[in-house]
Amino acid sequence: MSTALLEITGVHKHFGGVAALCDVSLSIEIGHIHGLIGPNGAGKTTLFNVMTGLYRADSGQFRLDGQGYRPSSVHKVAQAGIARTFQNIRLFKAMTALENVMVGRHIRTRNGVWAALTGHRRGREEERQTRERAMHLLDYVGIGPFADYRADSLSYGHQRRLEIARALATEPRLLALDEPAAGMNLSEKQQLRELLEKIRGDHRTVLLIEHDVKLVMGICDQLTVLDHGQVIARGSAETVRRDPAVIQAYLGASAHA
Ligand SMILES: Nc1ncnc2c1ncn2[C@@H]1O[C@H](COP(=O)(O)OP(=O)(O)OP(=O)(O)O)[C@@H](O)[C@H]1O
Repeated sequence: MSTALLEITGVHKHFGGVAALCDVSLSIEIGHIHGLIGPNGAGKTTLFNVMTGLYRADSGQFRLDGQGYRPSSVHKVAQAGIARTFQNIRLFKAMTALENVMVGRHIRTRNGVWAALTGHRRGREEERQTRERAMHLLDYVGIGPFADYRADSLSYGHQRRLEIARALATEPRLLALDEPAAGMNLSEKQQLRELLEKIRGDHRTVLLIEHDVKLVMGICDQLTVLDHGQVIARGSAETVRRDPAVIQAYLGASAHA
């Protein structure tokens, strides 16, 4: 029996004359941290955008937990159980950390964000639970003491954690992180690694785009390597690290540095 959470098969995506994705297939096991790596312009973000409904694929099949899904809109994908973060942080800057997470949570509540914001009676109990859960998530990612701080006043590393908390608030089956360590210093990266290990320890599944080879190789259970829109290798860090096509395409520079 397959234990794949996400299965993507034969995805193509062109931008004019550029084949950003060419027959890309990917399978992510439940409970794994799966790394998606490759040099600049390889197609990683395009694949994220296609699987999360931001771009429409030219063709391809998508299955989440054994069920076919059509990534036709960001909202539908979130409801199907995929949450993502972005390469460039996209928080509600003028809202507090807690409010940012609460907004993420409202996708899973009955009355939604408007009932909560307008103070509708039906929404009040739900609002209390949403707040409680959001607070728990801020503690979980390690920024509980900053709950009432405006998002844009947080340090860079804390903003990245806040994005993860907001994504977790949707109770995703798959958490897709686009370069979560970008711009982080060494100690922030170490803390991020510990957080990702905790998330995996709690039986969640993570798809990770990351340029930091040390982080990726150290933490991922499986990797898929893209180059020029095509999958050139897949497997464990050990397998991928030794693959001549990968060394040639991507790791060459650091391997021989
Ligand atoms: N919206 C777009 N319009 C036109 N071309 C695009 C668009 N988005 C991506 N591309 C092209 O598709 C290819 C893949 O880009 P993509 O951003 O997916 O790569 P990437 O692996 O995420 O790169 P990076 O590591 O630099 O973020 C590139 O040639 C890029 O120029």
